[in-house]
Amino acid sequence: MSGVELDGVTLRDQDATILDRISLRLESGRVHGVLGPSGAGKSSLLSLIAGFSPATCGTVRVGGRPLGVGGVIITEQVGLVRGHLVPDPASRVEDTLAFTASLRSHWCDQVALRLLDRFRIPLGAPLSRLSQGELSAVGTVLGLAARTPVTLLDECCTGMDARMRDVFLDELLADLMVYPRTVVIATQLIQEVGPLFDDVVVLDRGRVLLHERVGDLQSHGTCVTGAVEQVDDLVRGLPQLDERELGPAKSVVVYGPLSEERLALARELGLDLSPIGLPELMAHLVEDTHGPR
Ligand SMILES: Nc1ncnc2c1ncn2[C@@H]1O[C@H](COP(=O)(O)OP(=O)(O)OP(=O)(O)O)[C@@H](O)[C@H]1O
Repeated sequence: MSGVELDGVTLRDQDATILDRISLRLESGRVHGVLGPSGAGKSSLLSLIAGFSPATCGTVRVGGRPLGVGGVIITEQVGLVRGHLVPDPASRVEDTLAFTASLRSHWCDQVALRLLDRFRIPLGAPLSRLSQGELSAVGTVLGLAARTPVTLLDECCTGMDARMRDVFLDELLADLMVYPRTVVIATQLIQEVGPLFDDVVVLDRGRVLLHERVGDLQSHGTCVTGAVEQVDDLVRGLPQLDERELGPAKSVVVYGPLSEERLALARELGLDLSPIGLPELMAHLVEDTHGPR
């Protein structure tokens, strides 16, 4: 299995710095979520790992080997699927499958056919007649059936309805059990796709804002609710992600583990503490493009 390592990677295009000194270790065999506001650099990061955009400086390694000449053979090792698959009007679903299969040495026909069946997309359908959700579904079929050791999925659920997204999540998890690999998913659909993630990378303006295991992140978000003054006393000095006031009551979402002293103070003040769900925590982090206040 292959992990991905980026060391001091910068990507520039003329005057624009798209990715700025990124260092990341994406461990093998895990599902990594890449989040961030529009323009944060998510697609650029995935293109870079897929070898489509060479780094201006820094190194990218897959399975310990550098991308490019004398290094990783990209078509064998890394596959990138984008939600905005551009249909070739002349081709049908089966042609696209056959073409991708010819490039990918780990291709599995059974996976492709089962997924198409669950998505209710006929093999003979011309790509030009598919809806956006169906095109995205075909993209995920190609991405999962290719079984590349590093699978990159960029907004792969664009336009899919809830049933299609469930099929995708279900099939990805099932296939990872029998054929583990490193999966990197860039998405804005945190609520829908978030449950898949083992690790989360949050990007903002081409930089890594946060990179954590989901289990660690979950212990970081607490919603403190109670009387306004008492909530203010408890959260003073803590990074705050969200704040709501309703008459005499207030709720504040704080970021970071609460110390024993704060927990004791919360009990003393009769405040209610509840962990916030991962999608909610990630949504707060992503909304706040400067990270926790
Ligand atoms: N070739 C390029 N030349 C100049 N700027 C670019 C180029 N490609 C991307 N950018 C800029 O880099 C930034 C990151 O773009 P990118 O598409 O990676 O963001 P993203 O996080 O995937 O956004 P979204 O969620 O909207 O898809 C954007 O501001 C974009 O305009």
